[in-house]
Amino acid sequence: MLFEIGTTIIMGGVAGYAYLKTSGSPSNDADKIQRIFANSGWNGRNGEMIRLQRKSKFKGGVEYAYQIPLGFDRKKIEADKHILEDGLNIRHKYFEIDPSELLKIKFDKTVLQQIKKILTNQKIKRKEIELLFDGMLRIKVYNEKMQDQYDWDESYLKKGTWSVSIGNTRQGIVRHDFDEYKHLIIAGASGYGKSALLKLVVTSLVLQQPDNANLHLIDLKGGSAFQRFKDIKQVKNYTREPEETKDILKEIQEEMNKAYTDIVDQGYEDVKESGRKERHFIIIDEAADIADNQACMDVVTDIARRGRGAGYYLIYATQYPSSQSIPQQTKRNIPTRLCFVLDDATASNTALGQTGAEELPLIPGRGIYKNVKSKVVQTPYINNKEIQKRIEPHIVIKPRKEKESDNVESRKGEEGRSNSFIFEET
Ligand SMILES: Nc1ncnc2c1ncn2[C@@H]1O[C@H](COP(=O)(O)OP(=O)(O)OP(=O)(O)O)[C@@H](O)[C@H]1O
Repeated sequence: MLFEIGTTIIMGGVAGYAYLKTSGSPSNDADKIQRIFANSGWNGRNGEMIRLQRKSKFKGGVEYAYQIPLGFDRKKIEADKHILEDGLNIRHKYFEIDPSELLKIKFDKTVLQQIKKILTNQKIKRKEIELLFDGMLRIKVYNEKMQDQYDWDESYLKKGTWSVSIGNTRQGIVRHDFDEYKHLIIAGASGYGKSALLKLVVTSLVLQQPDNANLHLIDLKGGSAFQRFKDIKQVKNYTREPEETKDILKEIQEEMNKAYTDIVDQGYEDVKESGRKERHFIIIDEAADIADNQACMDVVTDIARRGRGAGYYLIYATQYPSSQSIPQQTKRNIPTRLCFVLDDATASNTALGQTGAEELPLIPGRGIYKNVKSKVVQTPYINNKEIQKRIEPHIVIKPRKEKESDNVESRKGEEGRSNSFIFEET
């Protein structure tokens, strides 16, 4: 009896799995899409509906290509993409059962417990979609969700360039080429990958351009993210003090002005044309902490405006995107953004210039990279141990500016700031 029950369940499971594997979906997604569009009022000016022109399979999913009616507002579906995605997943949580698990079942008195365990351990699959407009509306329906983590390895590097891998998509790797797109704004709620991404960018720049990268690290979150980089030779400034930030930014601004004047005086348009190899990166983690300091924000705005020509690039990260933490003029000069999940559509609009970041799944490293177009990416993840290993050869014992307050006793009688050697464990 027990044997018969077990065999029937197993065979049913295997048959179901085989069906899902071959059909890809137990229901008709094209019909569902059409109904979701009708119910959501996504139609043309005179009420015309989208018309399916082509359906084509690709590895991992199906693409539906639609003709779009006149007056169709694509921004509306882009903003409400989640409605389409949720609609395709209604009554449609189907399961991934590994047939080899079923074949491992032992037919003893624990058979039901074993089956229950397999069912509880299985992963629920959820379909994901991507929208593309190229005269037609293309809806790509993926049968499986995107990978939650991509571990960094050397293949992400592009040595000798300023092009840094910042995200994986289903189509491949997305790079931010600092020489082409210059500055970058990063926003996202706490715990979803801003600092991890900044560490990835710093490590990549050091490994790709060890002799030309000049890094100015301003870590206003208490120093946890950039601390490990402070003694590498590429780091020209490191601080975690808001008060010190103003002096550092002023110094950078003066250098930037001088570099730009030299470039222009030599008859070049910008740093790239001048053939200069050096680039400077001003990387601020938690920019909101200097948002009420007008002197700091003036320099930030100036770097965003004029740094591109001189090779001074700003990477500006904040957990609280608002008109105060990202001033309008800074935003205008930094069209490229990377945004992790945010609390609401207002924050998404401020950070990204569009909604969508509030709808991202709660997965660390999942973000929207917006350059000319927006793409959902999963940022590569490099852990601290790997970073340490990679930057170790670049650690040097270097003179570093100290603040008055650092060691009052030992510096009695000295005037102002001084240089001293700091010996740190490497
Ligand atoms: N790309 C990623 N892939 C996988 N896991 C990640 C990724 N990025 C971050 N994480 C995980 O999320 C944790 C939090 O990330 P991170 O410290 O970068 O968040 P944050 O946005 O800087 O948060 P906070 O503003 O609170 O410091 C990391 O310790 C790591 O475990």
